[in-house]
Amino acid sequence: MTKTTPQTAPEGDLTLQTVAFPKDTNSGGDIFGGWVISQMDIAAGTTAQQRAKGRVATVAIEAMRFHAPILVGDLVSVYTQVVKTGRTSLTMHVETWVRRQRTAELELVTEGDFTFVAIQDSGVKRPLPPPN
Ligand SMILES: CC(=O)SCCNC(=O)CCNC(=O)[C@H](O)C(C)(C)COP(=O)(O)OP(=O)(O)OC[C@H]1O[C@@H](n2cnc3c(N)ncnc32)[C@H](O)[C@@H]1OP(=O)(O)O
Repeated sequence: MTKTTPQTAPEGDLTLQTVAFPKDTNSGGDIFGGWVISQMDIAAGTTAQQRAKGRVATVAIEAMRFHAPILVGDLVSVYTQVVKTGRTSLTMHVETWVRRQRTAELELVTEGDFTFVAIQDSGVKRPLPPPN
């Protein structure tokens, strides 16, 4: 989902909140990109499991954008929104916003599209159940 105007407020449901700690930094002292993607995958996976009423597996991450760095101490909030459902898969737009520790400013820092497949206990794909 490419946007043409700057976004001023989060889109989707608040799914996960955490604080960035020094242990999450890379050797340069910035929050590690893999940590952020992990938080997004956890949040999106939670929403996907609810919609799929059971186990899911991440099959693709697309349109991943890193707009601004996350700083130690920032309050990190991940928002998820189902944008597409198929026979066995669902795609979610995921946004990460931070509340800056020093200024309390709210800022969009990352976004991406995460696709999950509903799977059986054996790991084989299964059809998505009807929505509630
Ligand atoms: C490698 C890792 O450890 S990553 C960590 C977590 N993820 C995993 O372990 C998942 C590893 N992958 C798998 O186990 C398998 O690929 C599965 C179970 C997810 C999918 O099984 P497959 O039989 O390969 O599925 P298939 O290719 O038919 O696609 C299933 C659905 O995913 C969709 N899909 C597959 N690849 C993509 C992709 N790159 N982008 C978007 N959607 C995709 C398909 O369109 C299909 O959707 P639909 O049924 O709604 O039409």
